[in-house]
Amino acid sequence: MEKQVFIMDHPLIQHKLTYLRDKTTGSKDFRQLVSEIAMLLCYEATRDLPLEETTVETPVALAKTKIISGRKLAFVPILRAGLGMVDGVLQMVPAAKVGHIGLYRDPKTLKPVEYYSKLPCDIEQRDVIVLDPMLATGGSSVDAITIIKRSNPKSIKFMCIIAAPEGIKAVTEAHPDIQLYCAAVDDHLNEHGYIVPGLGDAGDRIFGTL
Ligand SMILES: O=P(O)(O)OC[C@H]1O[C@H](OP(=O)(O)OP(=O)(O)O)[C@H](O)[C@@H]1O
Ligand SMILES: O=c1cc[nH]c(=O)[nH]1
Ligand SMILES: [Mg+2]
Repeated sequence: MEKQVFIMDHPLIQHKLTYLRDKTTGSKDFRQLVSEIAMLLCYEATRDLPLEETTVETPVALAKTKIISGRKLAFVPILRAGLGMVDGVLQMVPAAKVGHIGLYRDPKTLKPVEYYSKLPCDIEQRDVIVLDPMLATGGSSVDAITIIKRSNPKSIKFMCIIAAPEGIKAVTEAHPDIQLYCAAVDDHLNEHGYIVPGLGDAGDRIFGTL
């Protein structure tokens, strides 16, 4: 069976994650760290992009070399916190299109509430990478993936920074065809559905709305 969950424990990611978790890290540095970690996760999540042969003339000779072959990507951040990852991934793949899914988690029921959806019009020709720093109960990501699947993209991957075991179980059970990339799997969820130890509310820390 194809591997479904990829934990990216590269030293650069783990180092940046330590500062991201620190409650004394302010919004400016938090945003920068989210963006940098997203860039590094993107490097791994795009490892299977197909290449084709090409030739370029260097100052010295003709070089047989490779370029990414006609594969089109779309990034879809889950609002709001997923927006923090967009800059970083676009630095890696500047030609990608960007869709948006607006979901917030009801603090009482912990169920996601949809409020916005706008996807690239040619999404059927694209491989989609969904972005959200936090995978807690999994409700938001399961719903976001379900919404995106209705538009028939070529494939979907999900990229997060911190996942709870409960969220990984929910996504892999609801969407066994989706590959999931994350930087860390934490211990558990607390009674308010927050990841422990986690980093708190990612959206609030990115946008300074604590
Ligand atoms: O796995 P779940 O239990 O669904 O929780 C994860 C969701 O919660 C957070 O969003 P939040 O509802 O705080 O919205 P925000 O990004 O606007 O702050 C986070 O960014 C995820 O989207
Ligand atoms: O720990 C959590 C759980 C859900 N959403 C967050 O931003 N943080
Ligand atoms: Mg939030």
